[in-house]
Amino acid sequence: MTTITRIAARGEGVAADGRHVALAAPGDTLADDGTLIPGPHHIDPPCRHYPECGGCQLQHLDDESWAGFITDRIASALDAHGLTTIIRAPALSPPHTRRRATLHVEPSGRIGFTAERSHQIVDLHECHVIAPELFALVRPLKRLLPSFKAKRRLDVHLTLADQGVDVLVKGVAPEGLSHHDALTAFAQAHKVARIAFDDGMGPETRWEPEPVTITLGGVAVPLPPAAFLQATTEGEAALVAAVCESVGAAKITADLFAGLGTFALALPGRVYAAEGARDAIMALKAAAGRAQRLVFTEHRDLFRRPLTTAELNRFDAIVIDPPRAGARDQVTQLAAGTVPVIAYVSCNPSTFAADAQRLREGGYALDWIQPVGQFRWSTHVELAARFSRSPS
Ligand SMILES: C[S@@+](CC[C@H](N)C(=O)[O-])C[C@H]1O[C@@H](n2cnc3c(N)ncnc32)[C@H](O)[C@@H]1O
Repeated sequence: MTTITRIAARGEGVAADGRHVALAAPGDTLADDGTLIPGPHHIDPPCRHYPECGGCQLQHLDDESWAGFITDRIASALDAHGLTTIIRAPALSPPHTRRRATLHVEPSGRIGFTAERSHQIVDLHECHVIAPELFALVRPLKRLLPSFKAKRRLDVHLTLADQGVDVLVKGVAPEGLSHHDALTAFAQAHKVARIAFDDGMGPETRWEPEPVTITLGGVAVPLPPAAFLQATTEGEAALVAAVCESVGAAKITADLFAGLGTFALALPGRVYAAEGARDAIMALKAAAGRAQRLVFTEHRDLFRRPLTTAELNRFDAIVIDPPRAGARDQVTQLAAGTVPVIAYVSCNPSTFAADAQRLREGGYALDWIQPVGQFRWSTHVELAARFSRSPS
């Protein structure tokens, strides 16, 4: 008999004797005959598609264990680089709040996420993570999309914008009057904010009765189809609060990997925002200009052309929110500089920890980490961290 003590990075339970056990929660007991006896943190998964659907890996955990998993994941990534810090209580997004999702649709009409560790699609009859507005389109899309006679699987990106749901279908383009009529009827009946198709040549909008926006920091920003957005408004609020707390009263801040301006539009003082996606940075520029915010934008590839140490040293604070790969070259420039405060937002504890080590070697202290669980019941972990250095 052995007890499950923690959850591994991919979601299996780990027993005290080191065995990995699928679908086990901390506190469960593994009997000698292999039977798993549920403990106090093991709950009945709310969704009928669990564990087949690949959207969730941890629905059998209560929130206390899920939060423990998030904290452990960050602590062990730091430990691999010899780092420790204060890890605050994770900010967990509630069920039914995910505002963007990518579903797959087969020519047969089967629609959903791919199954865990397979390419099969689980036909979605319920979902406890995505916002109800997104789920409401699943059955209608199942009826509409097969009528376009695509020969292969389609990807459908759904985003909850200010005006309603923004839909981008990749892999087909409707042709002719009957497709057009079906599309218009679908969009009107379900009050869709926009529907665009991308058959390999970039998104082409077919329905957008009024310009689609997403409000960030009180500013309505034009939303390019399938642009990056934090996954839930609760997750966004937790990250924005941690970033604003980190930078304090900075008079001039650089927001690197700025996207549509989630942080740039929430920060005090003047902001320089750099981003590699042209449509996103143009949207931020237009919105900030209209709202008369002091945000100066630059379209810049920060992997090829990171800000140099001399450029960085002009700022009171830096916000950096790179993709999963981290930002090795940009962080190397930062580590050699004198900026007093860095707010680092990450969606990958492993690359974050490697970058944190570079900053520590450059003389920065890692003050604290705010974990954020905005991909409920998944093994995906996000965080915001504060680094500071004393004036030399
Ligand atoms: C995790 S998102 C963060 C966006 C934004 N900070 C937010 O919270 O909405 C990472 C951003 O990095 C951008 N990005 C990816 N590679 C880049 C590169 N090489 N140079 C500059 N930006 C890049 C992406 O387009 C995306 O907007």
